[in-house]
Amino acid sequence: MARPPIILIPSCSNDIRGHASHTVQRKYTDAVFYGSDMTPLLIPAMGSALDIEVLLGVASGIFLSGSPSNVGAALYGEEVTQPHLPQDHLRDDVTIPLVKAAIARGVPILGVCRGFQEINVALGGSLHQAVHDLDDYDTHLLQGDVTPDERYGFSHPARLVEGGVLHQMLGKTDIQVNSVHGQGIKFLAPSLVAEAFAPDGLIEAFRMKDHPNFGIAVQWHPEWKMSENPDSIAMFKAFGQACLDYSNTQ
Ligand SMILES: N[C@@H](CCC(=O)NCCCC(=O)O)C(=O)O
Repeated sequence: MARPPIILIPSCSNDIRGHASHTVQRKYTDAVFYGSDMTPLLIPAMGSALDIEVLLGVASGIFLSGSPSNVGAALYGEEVTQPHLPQDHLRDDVTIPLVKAAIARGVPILGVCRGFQEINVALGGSLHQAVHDLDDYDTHLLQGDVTPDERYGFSHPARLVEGGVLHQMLGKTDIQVNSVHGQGIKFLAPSLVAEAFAPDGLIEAFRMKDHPNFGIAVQWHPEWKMSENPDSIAMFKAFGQACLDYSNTQ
């Protein structure tokens, strides 16, 4: 019997007016619901207290969202160099084991921004903690007080790797992407294959080569106004189809 069409979305841990809370921005649940035609189910940010295998037992897919918080630097063997920025160990302690277990089971995964970064870390890669402080790279984050439309508007081109999964999915090698991140990939994990690059050479997308089904992540935000961007529509649709195919094999 097929699994229910459920895509798990790990929450962030946030303080809301003094109350510890689990949060996921609506743009992510909406993109999964309307773009992938699947039911989003939020996983609480309860760290290692959660049983990952129980969660995977009901999942047809995993969506890893962006977040203002940074992935814990200790997870890739570094000290935190940006201590003024938020971290979220409760989310890390869910997502890092979840990524490895989902790949082992073949559960489709789509990652965005922080989600992209945490997949790389989960699989043994590392991050630049402040891309904008490095001479070799452009700034990938609009500083200052800007509107959401300005912050999530197109920022730079991305070149998709010829013959890659994203190239085949979108039918072209050159797209425009938004950019809302201070961190970026330093060392790509051995089991990941770059799928797109920014003009400065920063990796903008990868696929998980050990994933038997769908394992894609991007540094940009395809969920932002998804229905207005044909590339984003294609990505969420392909993810939804992969989740459906997976659920029908279970
Ligand atoms: N903190 C990391 C991850 C960046 C990220 O996910 N940005 C999105 C912010 C809010 C959202 O739209 O979910 C970094 O700075 O690289």
